Amino acid sequence: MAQEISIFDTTLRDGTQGEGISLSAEDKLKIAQKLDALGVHYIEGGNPGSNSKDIEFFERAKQLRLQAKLTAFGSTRRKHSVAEHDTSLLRIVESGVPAATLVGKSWDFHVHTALQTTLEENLAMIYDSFAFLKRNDVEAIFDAEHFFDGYKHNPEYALSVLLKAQEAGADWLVLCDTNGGTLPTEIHEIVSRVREELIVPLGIHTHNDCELAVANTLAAVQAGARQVQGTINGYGERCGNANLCSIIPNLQLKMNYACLSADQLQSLTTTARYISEIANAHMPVGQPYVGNAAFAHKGGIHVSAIMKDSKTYEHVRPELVGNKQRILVSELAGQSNIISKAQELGLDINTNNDKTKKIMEQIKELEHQGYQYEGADASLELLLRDAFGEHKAIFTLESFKMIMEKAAGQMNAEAIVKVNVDGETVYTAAEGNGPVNALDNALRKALVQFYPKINAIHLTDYKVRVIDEKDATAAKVRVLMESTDFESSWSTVGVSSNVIEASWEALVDSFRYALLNMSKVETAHDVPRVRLGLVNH
Ligand SMILES: CC(=O)SCCNC(=O)CCNC(=O)[C@H](O)C(C)(C)COP(=O)(O)OP(=O)(O)OC[C@H]1O[C@@H](n2cnc3c(N)ncnc32)[C@H](O)[C@@H]1OP(=O)(O)O
Ligand SMILES: CC(=O)C(=O)O
Repeated sequence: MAQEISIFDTTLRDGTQGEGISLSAEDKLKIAQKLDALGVHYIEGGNPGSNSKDIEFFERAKQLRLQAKLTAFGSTRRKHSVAEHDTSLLRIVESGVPAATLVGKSWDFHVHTALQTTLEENLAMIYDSFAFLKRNDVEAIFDAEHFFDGYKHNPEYALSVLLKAQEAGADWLVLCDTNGGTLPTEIHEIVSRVREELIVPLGIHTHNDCELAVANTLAAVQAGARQVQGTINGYGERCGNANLCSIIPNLQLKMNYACLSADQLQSLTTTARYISEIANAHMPVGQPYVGNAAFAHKGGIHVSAIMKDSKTYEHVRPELVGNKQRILVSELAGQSNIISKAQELGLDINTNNDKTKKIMEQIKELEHQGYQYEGADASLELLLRDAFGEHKAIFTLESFKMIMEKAAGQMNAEAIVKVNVDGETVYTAAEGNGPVNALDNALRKALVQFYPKINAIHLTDYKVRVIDEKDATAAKVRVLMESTDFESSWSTVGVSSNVIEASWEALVDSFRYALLNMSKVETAHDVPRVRLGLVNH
């Protein structure tokens, strides 16, 4: 029977102490529900003694009926006061939560310097505060701040702090590596020693200042800690907290501890991505387990082996954490990358045939010119479909013209586009707040009469990258565009020494890709040979 580990999520409290992370009460409610579905055991919702947003969150969270224990955070009572009158403690009890975490000092240096009080008064603050929580029937978790630094400088005092919380009735004693400077070997040794002296179960809370938060958490669990505190995607103060998205699969898949059910573990990737969206914090593609590139294979040698057995380059099956394998096609590709991608698209391909080699050479040549297909899946698909004769000539460009004007202090752009749709020439013109927007509007206007659904498509990201900086303003640029129709999103690429032409290429690929799955609507039977789109001014 696997040993159970209690997962304590503090994304909504310590996570929001990370730079750039700010969540409304509404955001917090959404995230709490997602964490609950993931199956974490505790959700630390915030600090009701700190701000009214967190008070509102705890009030509204009462309607959520969470399976997880909702936990409020605060600190031990202020020095020389009484717990019954301490605002932070009163707010916690008023919030109606079943569990609370109190941070308290365990490093003598902090007692003297930050609290500016005596070691005895700090022990009294801890005792009074935990006794108060227990009198109010609240499960009480002690976050022993700076425990490892404290233990290294004054082990007797650091231990006496834990014993005091235990004496007052604390249910968990959580050892914190608050400054994130401790090494895994030290964590293991200190947790092992301290565990011998206590009855109450231990937890671990680490920060990532030495990029060791995950390793330190695992070391603490191996030494006997039974609660793990951390955040989704590692958000948190300074360099962040321990990342639960790495800790949970490491504990469960590699160390045989029980954290979540197998089904819940499969929702880890969507949970991580959902929370990054709400927090408006970009997720690194290479984030272990849940990142977009965590199981992406690019090198030809890797892909060739992966196709024989994915264990050759994957440490676990991506499906176990809800992620998936991806094959990237780039200048580093061998035939295996192309074959695998073509098979994924349902294209008929045979190993080692001349066509595969030709496509590979074509891609390498295009990448040499500055195109980049690993970040432009839709352009790559069009390229492969064209090469396999699955070309769908939906429209062709005859010409486009751009007019840029600065008048009355304002920049205006107008695009005139001439395209051919199934033998019909269509002219349109449209304005935009910039040249790309004007081109987008004009092309869309030319196509919408044949493909009305095209209006649902919009651009979500647009990036320009200079390819050969040494040529300064004459340099080639690569434009990467991301588009969506609300159900899916796709990326396209264009390259030119003219930024408008590069944008046009990426824009055309985006529309061509969207139109692959749209059927053409026949308009009036007396369609003229040349249509004039409406011109907006
Ligand atoms: C390791 C951690 O992550 S702990 C959590 C840190 N998170 C936060 O601080 C976010 C929420 N904090 C807040 O909203 C505010 O800091 C509050 C409401 C808690 C306090 O605000 P203020 O009363 O204005 O105090 P301020 O933030 O300036 O200073 C902190 C005070 O708490 C005291 N304090 C710090 N830790 C503790 C503790 N464990 N127990 C009791 N008092 C403490 C400090 O000594 C200081 O008191 P002082 O003003 O008498 O010197
Ligand atoms: C409690 C806490 O967040 C810390 O010590 O880092």
